[in-house]
Amino acid sequence: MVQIDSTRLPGVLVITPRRFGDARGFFSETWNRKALEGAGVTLPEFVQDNHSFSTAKGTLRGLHYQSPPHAQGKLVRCGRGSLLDVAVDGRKGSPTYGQWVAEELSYENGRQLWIPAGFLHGFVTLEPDTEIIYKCTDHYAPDCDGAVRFDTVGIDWGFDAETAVLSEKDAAAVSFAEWQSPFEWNDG
Ligand SMILES: Cc1cn([C@H]2C[C@H](O)[C@@H](COP(=O)(O)OP(=O)(O)O[C@H]3O[C@H](C)C(=O)[C@H](O)[C@H]3O)O2)c(=O)[nH]c1=O
Repeated sequence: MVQIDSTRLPGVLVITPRRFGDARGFFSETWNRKALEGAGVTLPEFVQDNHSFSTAKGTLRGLHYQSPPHAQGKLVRCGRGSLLDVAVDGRKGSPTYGQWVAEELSYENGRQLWIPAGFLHGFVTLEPDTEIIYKCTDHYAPDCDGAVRFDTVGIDWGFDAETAVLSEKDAAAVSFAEWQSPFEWNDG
């Protein structure tokens, strides 16, 4: 019922729920804890769902995080259109600190990306009118909200960063080199 693929970043997973197609279209269980645990994956409890819509291709939101005690793990999927979803290891002491992984999530491919707490998250839309829907393991905590400039990690976003549609917050974010990570790596 669900396919799990690892990525080059330990802990970050691609999760692809099964789609049941018929003459009407398709049905898919987009979140099923029991099915995931049957596939050997146990995720933390989710407490908040988010949904954002971006009108322009090349809209880039990120790289974002919430500091402890409200760090968020996120299970991300694309409800309409397509996007390149990116996770960056932000945990001090991690063997993969500063390393990143990017996965194309789309309405068509139905893929989801699991991004644990301690990782920065961002995405760029690959077509107009793209919707992202994601489950979070902690509630919104504006005082813990943080951002790192998207073009300071060495991520291949697949487009000219100068043309990105950004919020003022994201345009003014600190570089990864200057960032003071609030996350510690603890194995396990
Ligand atoms: C994140 C969030 C925002 N808001 C309010 C605060 C602002 O008035 C408005 C837009 O917020 P922001 O510009 O931070 O939205 P994004 O740029 O899409 O940020 C998100 O995008 C990246 C990719 C993420 O992973 C995070 O969930 C989040 O940082 O929504 C809320 O009320 N609750 C929330 O959980």
